[in-house]
Amino acid sequence: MDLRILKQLAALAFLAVLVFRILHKWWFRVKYDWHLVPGPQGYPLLGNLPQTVSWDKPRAHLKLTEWAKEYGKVMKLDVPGIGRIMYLMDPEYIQNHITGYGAHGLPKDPVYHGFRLIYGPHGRDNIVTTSEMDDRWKATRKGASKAFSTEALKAVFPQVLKKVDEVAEIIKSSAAKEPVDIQHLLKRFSVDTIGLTAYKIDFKALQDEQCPVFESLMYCSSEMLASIANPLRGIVKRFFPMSKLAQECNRMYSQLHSQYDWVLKELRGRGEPAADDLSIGACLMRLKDPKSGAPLDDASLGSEVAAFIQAGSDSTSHTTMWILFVIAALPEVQQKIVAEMKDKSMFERLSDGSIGRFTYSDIASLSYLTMVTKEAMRMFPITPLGTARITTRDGERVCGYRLPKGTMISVPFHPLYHVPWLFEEPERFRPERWSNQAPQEKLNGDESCEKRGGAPRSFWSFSDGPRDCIGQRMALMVLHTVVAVLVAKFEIRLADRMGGWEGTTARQYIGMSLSIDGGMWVHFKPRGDAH
Ligand code: HEM
Repeated sequence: MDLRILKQLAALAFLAVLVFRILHKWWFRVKYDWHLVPGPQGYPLLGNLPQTVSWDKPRAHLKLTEWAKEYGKVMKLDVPGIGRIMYLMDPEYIQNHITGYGAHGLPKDPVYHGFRLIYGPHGRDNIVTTSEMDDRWKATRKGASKAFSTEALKAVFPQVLKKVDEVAEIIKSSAAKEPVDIQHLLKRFSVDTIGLTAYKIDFKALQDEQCPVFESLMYCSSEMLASIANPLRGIVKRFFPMSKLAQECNRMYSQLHSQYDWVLKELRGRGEPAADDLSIGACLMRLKDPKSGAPLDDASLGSEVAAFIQAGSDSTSHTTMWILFVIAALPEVQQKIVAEMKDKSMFERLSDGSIGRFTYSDIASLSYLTMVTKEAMRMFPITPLGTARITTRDGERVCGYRLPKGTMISVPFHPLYHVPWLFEEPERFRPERWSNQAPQEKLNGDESCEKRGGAPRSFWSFSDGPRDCIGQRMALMVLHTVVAVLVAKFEIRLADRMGGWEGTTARQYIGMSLSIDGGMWVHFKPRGDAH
């Protein structure tokens, strides 16, 4: 074909695309209110990706918080690879329409499906990833919730104590004047603890540097999050299978899946669980498919088993790390915890190393520690980007705006906790701001709408509504036990190399949970004044 005609055809095609885009933009503006939602200006084609993306250590939560302070309670971003995202910083709206009570919540965004591979090779949904609150989710949620009753928690409490004591021994045996990286240590602790409490399996991650469950879980979790935050990673893995990144990913995912297979075989090998066994493993083994009434097949059960290991480990370890950071950095907070424990004669009982001489109820009675926990979880929410839902109807109104079907509605915890219209002096650590609740209610993490007299929620770290964290009572029990035991046995001080409060917080980034680049280094000095 003649070059002139080719040029004319190309110009015509370009013009057609241009006209189509202009018409589409006009139609979109008429049909929806997306252009009215405030938010930072993005780039042509790339949207807000260049402002939020990073290859290695994502810190998008800090940028979001900055923007939230500028744009207010509702804000939008356009991120190619994820789509249109509306961020809500309005507690009342979130409670009533998004995470919702009863049947009012929106379904989870399919972004969670990106997690499926971490739960097994078959890509089966589980309690964490499923979008809808369907019969299958309801049956799992109901069956598994027995594992978090007070009776069940009391039953696993000695196992938790055993592991905490192991941590204390490791700290004691480390070189006297050297600081300890508690980020590393607590990650290992929490993998062991979830193995023991949920499945009665000691993964021995605390003892074994090369523990295969630990190694692969940590790698795959951070890789999965990094790939969601940066869609370029997914492109590299898909189109360059021989790249170092793709090959390492394949190796680690198959290691992780074979470890889950092993856990499942262990559980199956034990046969029918005893009627009084309320462990997570036993509760999952009793689950039936609501459609067929048959027990779950290996792929489905394996995915649920993996979901509890993944959901229950990194979250607990990083929350504990941030609480210990606060205690190590702020001596007056540490002194108050010591005073509270002494007041309840717990300090003496714990510090002499005798496991078994304090109880679940002792832990539940620590009001000041609970306030410290909540304040640390507010300032350093381990899932800083919060939770994500999706609109299901075209033109669905959210906060008054008509939105296209499939818009992600995000409830971002870091901005929610740091905006001045919700928290006075949000950058100051003030545990007393949580002092208006009864201790037991605080330990349970139970702030149900009814108990708050209909007032909007102010503590979101375990999310809200029917899809809130099923494991929150266990998490609080575990992390309070670690903190209580370590405070009783050691004086805790932040290592100089961390650069104090500012130096440390400047190194936060989003791993699977909110992490610290380079580790969290802390000095532990055995207490001489214990008795
Ligand atoms: C301090 C520790 C923990 C924190 C901060 C935490 C936080 C959360 C949050 C925010 C959600 C909602 C996720 C979303 O909607 O995107 C969630 C869900 C969940 N968590 Fe936790 N979690 C913790 C510990 C645990 C533990 C120890 C377990 C189990 C042993 C657990 C099991 C789960 C499960 C299964 C879900 C999904 C529930 C559903 O969708 O029905 N979590 N958690």
